[in-house]
Amino acid sequence: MDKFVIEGPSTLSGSLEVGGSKNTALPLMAAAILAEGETTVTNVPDLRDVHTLSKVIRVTGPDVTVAPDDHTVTIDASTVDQPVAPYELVKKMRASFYMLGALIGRCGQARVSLPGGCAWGPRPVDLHIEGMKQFGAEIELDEGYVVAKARGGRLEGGTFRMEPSSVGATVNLLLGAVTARGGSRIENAAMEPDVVAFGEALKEMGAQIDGLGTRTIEIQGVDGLDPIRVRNTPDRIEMGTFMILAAMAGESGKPFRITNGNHEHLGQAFKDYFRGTGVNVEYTNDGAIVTPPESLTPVSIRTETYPGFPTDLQAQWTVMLATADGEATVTDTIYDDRFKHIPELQRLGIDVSVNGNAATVRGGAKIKGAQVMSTDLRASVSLVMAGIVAEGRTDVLRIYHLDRGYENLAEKLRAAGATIKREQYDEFAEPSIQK
Ligand SMILES: CC(=O)N[C@H]1[C@@H](OP(=O)(O)OP(=O)(O)OC[C@H]2O[C@@H](n3ccc(=O)[nH]c3=O)[C@H](O)[C@@H]2O)O[C@H](CO)[C@@H](O)[C@@H]1O
Ligand SMILES: C=C(OP(=O)(O)O)C(=O)O
Repeated sequence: MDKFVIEGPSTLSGSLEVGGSKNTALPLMAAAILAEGETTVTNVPDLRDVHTLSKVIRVTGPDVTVAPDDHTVTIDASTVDQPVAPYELVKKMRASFYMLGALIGRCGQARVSLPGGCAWGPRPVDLHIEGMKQFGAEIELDEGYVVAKARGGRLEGGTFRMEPSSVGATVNLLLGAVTARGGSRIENAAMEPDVVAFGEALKEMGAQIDGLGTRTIEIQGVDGLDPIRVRNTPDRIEMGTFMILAAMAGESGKPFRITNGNHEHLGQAFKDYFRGTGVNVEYTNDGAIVTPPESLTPVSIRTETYPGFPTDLQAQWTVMLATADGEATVTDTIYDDRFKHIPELQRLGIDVSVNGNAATVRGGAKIKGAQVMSTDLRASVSLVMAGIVAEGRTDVLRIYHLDRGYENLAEKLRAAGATIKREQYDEFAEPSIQK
């Protein structure tokens, strides 16, 4: 297994470059299944999730070529003859459940494993299934698999209101509805930029969709979609992560550049909260210039659906609060218990406690290096960020979680001045007793 070894504290300078969005690339790859022929997605990050979804798609028949150096994925979906997504692959990544919509949309049927347990709390898929039923699918569960069949070989369409609003269910229902016989309506749909970019790509493929970026999306089904070449959007969560890191580990008064991003996808709430910390931010055509103040003002946040503060940035914000002067609270309204990183942050000396769906951080405690364990993707990056400002050595174990969402993180951070390296280790080695 791999770990990161970080020697801190480091002051970062220069710039960090944002890669392509994971959460847009995955639905774009699933969309390729709907079109007979070759679809190419560019600006795709070289991430574990991209490779996992490639494998899932290959199982169903298409040829998938991943060119990591070119950041390009090409999917030739001339043949899709195995509408099955097996447990062994789906269990690795929740987004492979997008195969449900993609396979029903293309083949009129699908057998897709339920995604199973997750790194933090329950993440149900009931809305995906209910919505698909409303659009005309007959669904039963069989040995951990969702078995779906469109009556008459093609979905009919219909109306579905989701509560709460769900990114994944919106994507899945769009994938199913674009080739339905009739019209569909998704109410309380997700407005996240990832969903909008994906929906725009479907339109380029010939889908008829209205209302992207609003709470009501209307779809008029078409007979089939055409393959396209499409450029993936920049990763807004990686951009937010780097902005937070620059604010807490950059040199006060010195501008730090974030490049290749799109600040319009950050959402207004993040921008407002971020400015509230006293950081000077200038948004540019391809990112942002962040100038940290002498000391950060602690700002409490609440996660919400877009354009609210993203839940995928709350762990990183928590670490930044540990470097601020004073107390503030991080409340997650999307997930009740996305706090697996908190005990690990406590191991580093951070003064933080959890009460229900809120974590309160009392900034200013001494942060000291230790061994800590990655538990999920954003939890992992928050530990790396804490390691950069901690005194001494921090080992962040099990970084395979991190590889799901951050490409070349150690290389990028080293270039910005962090002392971080990737090392292999043996999880089952005898403990070394330190005297
Ligand atoms: C691959 C991808 O894009 N992942 C993102 C996506 O996950 P994902 O699509 O899984 O998240 P959802 O938007 O579906 O989840 C939002 C809320 O809806 C609930 N829910 C969801 C589906 C369902 O069938 N029933 C139900 O109750 C969830 O438990 C959660 O409380 O959006 C999340 C919320 O912004 C992000 O944290 C993830 O990074
Ligand atoms: C939670 C995330 O991804 P997923 O929904 O794929 O687990 C994430 O990107 O932070």
